[in-house]
Amino acid sequence: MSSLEEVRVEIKRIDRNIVDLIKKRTELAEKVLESKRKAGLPINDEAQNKVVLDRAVDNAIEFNLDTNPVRSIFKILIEMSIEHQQELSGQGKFP
Ligand SMILES: C=C(O[C@@H]1C=C(C(=O)O)C=C[C@H]1O)C(=O)O
Repeated sequence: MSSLEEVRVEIKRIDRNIVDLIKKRTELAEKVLESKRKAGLPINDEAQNKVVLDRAVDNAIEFNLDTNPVRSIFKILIEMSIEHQQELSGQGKFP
């Protein structure tokens, strides 16, 4: 195998792990939703969104990565979590 192919195999493995982690993160939203239901809290929590985004930026700095794309990725992850919670609670976008 050429070194290009080897690196692509490693990228493929990491990409699968990323999707696995996204799935796990999204599933945790189900537990969060249950707690929110009991406490009568809204699905979208702006204060917590800020905590998550600030933490993502801090982690990006620690790992010497460009903060803007990392922040954008986490905004998408938060949107996915909110949409998943809305679907579970019958407030999904689609009937
Ligand atoms: C998962 C939660 O629900 C929403 C999604 C969040 C996230 O994906 O990190 C953060 C806050 C909420 O808007 C939560 O409240 O913790």
